[in-house]
Amino acid sequence: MEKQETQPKEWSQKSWEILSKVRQNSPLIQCITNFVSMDLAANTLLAAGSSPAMLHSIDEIPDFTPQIAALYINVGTLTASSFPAMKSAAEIAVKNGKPWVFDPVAAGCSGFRLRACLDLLLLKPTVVRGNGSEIIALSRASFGDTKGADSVHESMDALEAAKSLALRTGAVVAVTGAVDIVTDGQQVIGARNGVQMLQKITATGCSVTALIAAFVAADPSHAFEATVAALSVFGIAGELGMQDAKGPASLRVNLIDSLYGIDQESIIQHAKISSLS
Ligand SMILES: Nc1ncnc2c1ncn2[C@@H]1O[C@H](COP(=O)(O)OP(=O)(O)OP(=O)(O)O)[C@@H](O)[C@H]1O
Ligand SMILES: Cc1ncsc1CCO
Ligand SMILES: [Mg+2]
Repeated sequence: MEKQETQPKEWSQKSWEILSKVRQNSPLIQCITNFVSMDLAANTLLAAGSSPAMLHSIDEIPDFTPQIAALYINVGTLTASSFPAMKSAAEIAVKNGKPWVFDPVAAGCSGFRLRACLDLLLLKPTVVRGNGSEIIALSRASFGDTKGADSVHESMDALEAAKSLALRTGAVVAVTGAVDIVTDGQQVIGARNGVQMLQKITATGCSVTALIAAFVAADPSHAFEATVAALSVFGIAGELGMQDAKGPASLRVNLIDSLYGIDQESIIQHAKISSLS
């Protein structure tokens, strides 16, 4: 039987329902993330109603990872010594049936980083979220065409790369930018929420990936829908936060406040989610 597509109006309702589940269940999210994003990612998860734990020692992963609702791995400040803990956590998450979400920061910067990301992809992430350059680097398994943690590509430039990465890995793949794209290799959904100023705050990408982990934890059998919902809700929080922001620093504060206070009416009114298939 053909999979029934969620219609545009239903997407906003679904987004609200998944956020409500996050608020009700407060899923525990283990984050192994970079030093830059620790604060914003943890505060994003708390504002949305989930419970972050930035535990990254390989020594406590065997005890702790089986207790979590979802795992978030981000390679932003990757080193040879931090990599084994990421692999171990992903392996234990998979073994325990926990979803895990991957942010391949700056995947195309170096051979070392690219190989590490390709290794992690073999451990079957539930969702991969990157900017355009990161998803293109992973899909082509090549490095060089990027600018550190920032993208030199529009998200739409990475559409075919995202589809083929999704088909190759079995993950839901999300690419952020002016249009946030989500694909499983067949279906493609675009979420047009957010403001350009979000790019002027470091780690907003890392934080929206953390939020995806919380949404997937709240609705693990609908990882695709949860990914779309997290991207749209974060983008709407950015739009609301921008209304009285003076620049990136006040937007950063307002973003967290807006995410904390967002209600059903704001989501239904502002969500811009549609099929790009
Ligand atoms: N041109 C844009 N218009 C509106 N929103 C945008 C635009 N570019 C990015 N965003 C939003 O900014 C957030 C971060 O996305 P971005 O693609 O900048 O991530 P990133 O490059 O991985 O960031 P970082 O590595 O600093 O965490 C997302 O919510 C995305 O939707
Ligand atoms: C700026 C930066 N450098 C490594 S990780 C990071 C945070 C945004 O990805
Ligand atoms: Mg990033």
